[in-house]
Amino acid sequence: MATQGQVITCKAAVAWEPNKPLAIEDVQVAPPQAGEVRIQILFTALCHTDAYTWSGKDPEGLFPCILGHEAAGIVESVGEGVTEVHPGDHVIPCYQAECRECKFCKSGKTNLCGKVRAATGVGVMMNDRKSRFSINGTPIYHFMGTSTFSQYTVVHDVSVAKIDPIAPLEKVCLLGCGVPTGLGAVWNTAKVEPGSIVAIFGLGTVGLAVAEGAKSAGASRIIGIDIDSKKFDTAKNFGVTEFVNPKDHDKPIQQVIVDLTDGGVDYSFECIGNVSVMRSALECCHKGWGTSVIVGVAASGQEISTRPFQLVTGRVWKGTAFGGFKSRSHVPWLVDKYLKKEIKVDEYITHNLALAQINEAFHLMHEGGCFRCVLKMA
Ligand SMILES: NC(=O)C1=CN([C@@H]2O[C@H](COP(=O)(O)OP(=O)(O)OC[C@H]3O[C@@H](n4cnc5c(N)ncnc54)[C@H](O)[C@@H]3O)[C@@H](O)[C@H]2O)C=CC1
Ligand SMILES: N[C@@H](CCC(=O)N[C@@H](CSC=O)C(=O)NCC(=O)O)C(=O)O
Ligand SMILES: [Zn+2]
Ligand SMILES: [Zn+2]
Repeated sequence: MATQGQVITCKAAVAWEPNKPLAIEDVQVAPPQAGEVRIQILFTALCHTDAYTWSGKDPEGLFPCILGHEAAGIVESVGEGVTEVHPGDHVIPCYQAECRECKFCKSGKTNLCGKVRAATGVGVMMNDRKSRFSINGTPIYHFMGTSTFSQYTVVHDVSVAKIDPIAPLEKVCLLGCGVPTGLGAVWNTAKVEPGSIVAIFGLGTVGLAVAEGAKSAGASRIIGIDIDSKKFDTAKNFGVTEFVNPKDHDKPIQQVIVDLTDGGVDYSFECIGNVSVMRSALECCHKGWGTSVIVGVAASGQEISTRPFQLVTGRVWKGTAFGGFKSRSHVPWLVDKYLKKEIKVDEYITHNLALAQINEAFHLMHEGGCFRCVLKMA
């Protein structure tokens, strides 16, 4: 292949500083080293976590960087020792790695992987603790080990899921983050049982995927809570059966939900990233067994609180990363489920734009009518 072993110059959206518009730049992407994979990204979606890091509120946010972590593409070349993917393979980069060898992977208790996390948290590759991105010699940090707002990216081999090549990449790119997170929060983290009453705080893509997961798990009532009532129409199509807008009530929202459900819900999910809502989500759970799952990502310096009595009396507080899915094993499985029409994906995509329109895409994301916006990279 002509580009193998060569530096590739391509377009990427660079975040030079927090909140400053992303700049489309010519970026040099170095060849993959041992254990690395260079991917041509064909489609990427935007997730609110990209906006969070761009805002400067992420303690791991480093600038300049290339954001993006919900994408799909084709392997361009692989470094020494890479055996599980080959040039031409269709893949989804995974911000949560799965090495199958580390203490975390072998524990059987978590989907978190420890192999490359220390490097991805500081924007570099594990081999030489350096970035593969540069602009005229200035290094540009990686982000979440994925950096998909670039036409080419380099990732660790433990962070690549090989998928069925018949899957449409412009759709299944969503299986890199938001949709699996919501489905997995229900199926893997909470393990919702048939007949359960579920409350979902925040009806963005993640909250809608929680609703879809809860419906398929046989929940009897799925209560959607959002301050934007326009979300309710779409949410019905994902399984939400009742809607509550906290702005329509004088009482604390947890009291509203407790009153509606004869003492509280069996499971609640916080899909916003607001620590005060996290407290409400815990406290609307039923005494004795109600479980609340934190999905939303809250800014640096934010902390959760509640009366310990809430836990003493049997409520359980949990969190989930990537819905508890083991990335390399489960992403291909999710793609197959999509191909069999067992899970929705297309329905979350409200906008399609080009890489050059990425700043417009971020503006859209903050408007109520946008769930996922997919960018075509070339
Ligand atoms: N734990 C994980 O692995 C992952 C976490 N996330 C996080 O999940 C969160 C949700 O992501 P998206 O669905 O993409 O976001 P989104 O912004 O599309 O959805 C959030 C929803 O919450 C609503 N909302 C805001 N404040 C509210 C309040 N006080 N009460 C009720 N509703 C309120 C908004 O109107 C919106 O509909 C983000 O914090 C994101 O960073 C995303 C992916 C993976
Ligand atoms: N750097 C952030 C971490 C935010 C965070 O919790 N990220 C989620 C994924 S959010 C995807 O859109 C996650 O998987 N966390 C586990 C991990 O290993 O990072 C911060 O410090 O706030
Ligand atoms: Zn995400
Ligand atoms: Zn591991």
